[in-house]
Amino acid sequence: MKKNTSTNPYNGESINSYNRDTQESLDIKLQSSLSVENQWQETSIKSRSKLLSKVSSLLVERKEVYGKLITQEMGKPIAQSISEIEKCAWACDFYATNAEDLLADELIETDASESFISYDPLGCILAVMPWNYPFWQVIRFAAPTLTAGNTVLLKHAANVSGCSKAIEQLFLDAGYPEGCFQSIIAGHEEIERLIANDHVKAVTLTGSEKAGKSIAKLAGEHLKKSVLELGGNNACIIWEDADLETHLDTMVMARMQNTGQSCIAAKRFIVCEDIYDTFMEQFIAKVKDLKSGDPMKDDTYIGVMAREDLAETLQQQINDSIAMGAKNVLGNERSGAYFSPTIITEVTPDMPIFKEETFGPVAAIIKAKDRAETLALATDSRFGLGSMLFTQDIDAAYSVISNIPDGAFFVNDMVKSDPRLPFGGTKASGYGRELSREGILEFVNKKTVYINK
Ligand SMILES: O=CCCCC(=O)O
Repeated sequence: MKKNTSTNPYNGESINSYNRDTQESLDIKLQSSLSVENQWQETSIKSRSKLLSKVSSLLVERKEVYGKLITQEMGKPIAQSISEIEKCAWACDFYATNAEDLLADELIETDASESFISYDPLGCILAVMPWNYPFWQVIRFAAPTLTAGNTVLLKHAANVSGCSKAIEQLFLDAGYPEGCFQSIIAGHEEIERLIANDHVKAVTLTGSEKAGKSIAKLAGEHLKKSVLELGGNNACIIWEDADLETHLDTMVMARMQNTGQSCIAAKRFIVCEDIYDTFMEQFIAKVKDLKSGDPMKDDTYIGVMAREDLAETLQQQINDSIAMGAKNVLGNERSGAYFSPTIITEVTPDMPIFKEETFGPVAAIIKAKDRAETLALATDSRFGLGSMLFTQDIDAAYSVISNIPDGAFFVNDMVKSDPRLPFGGTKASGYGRELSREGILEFVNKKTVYINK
């Protein structure tokens, strides 16, 4: 029997191994999802919301246990793992409180005696999820999707199979009926078969551009809806009047959170030349101060990357950029899966660390002559997840909103997700939205009802 093995990237120890699903076991899971479908759809939104509140309390109760599991499987520093679980509880609370309103019939006045939109569940939704926020990425999709009356099959990244199983158990412990939320341990072939299966109605993926294209193609072949949340290459634009004293910590966190392994991290710092030297001096000092170490220790901020090969890829992108003229001012040291916080300057648009997504603790710094050039450089990207701008000139910030072609634009803050706001990208960062009202309406049939009495 094929197995997925979870290995701690910090010390190389094997944590556990998990049997891969076979064709037979997947058929049983599909059958289980099919059997519960009607009952689940007929359960009121209020009752489904109550179950979600229970998930939230269990998350809070078990945050240390789940946090430890995340840290063991993918190397995230423990304090950040626990925050991840708290954020999951927040998203569950948000939907538990608001789902009834968000899914209520929407009356529209027309020539009919009565016309409205009703939001009906689609059925079984397949989710393909990544390892970087192993609980959050799943919960932010599953909380609204289940509460809308769908069932879920989760195919998680192989290195976080323990988290995948723990999330399945969490829903069962909260009282969800068997078959509502199931974890599958599978590879690409099984995903292909599941997308082709009539019972699976739609698919969502958070992951790489390559994986997104492959899932979108399969979903398209079978005329199934897909939502894709892919990579990002967010610009952090720093105008000459930015308040560094107030925002420098945020700028550092924007890049170094989760050891740099976040789609919405600030990857390219585009800095007006009038503030460049001051910014660099303070930014380097702050990044030097970040504490690297054992991810299980409370005061560690930079852990290890989730796998050694990811650290190698990052190093290659940096070294190729250095060979093209970029300057290494800090870090760029690797040891196994550890990559030291790194700052690279004199980065130009033709270099890998400008053009490609860098998934690790490296800040690419670009000096711009003025505000107009910062915007031109920021929008010179195939990706469109988000941009952030630091300035005290709020009128000017409003005036450039329409110049930013991304899914998010944050002024004087880092791009971050919030259950109350939509989250998603444009261009090579994918399509569709998670969270907020937009997220819960992704996997529903928006049915027009037209009644003449
Ligand atoms: O890779 C994407 C990370 C999203 C993290 C977040 O929602 O905060």
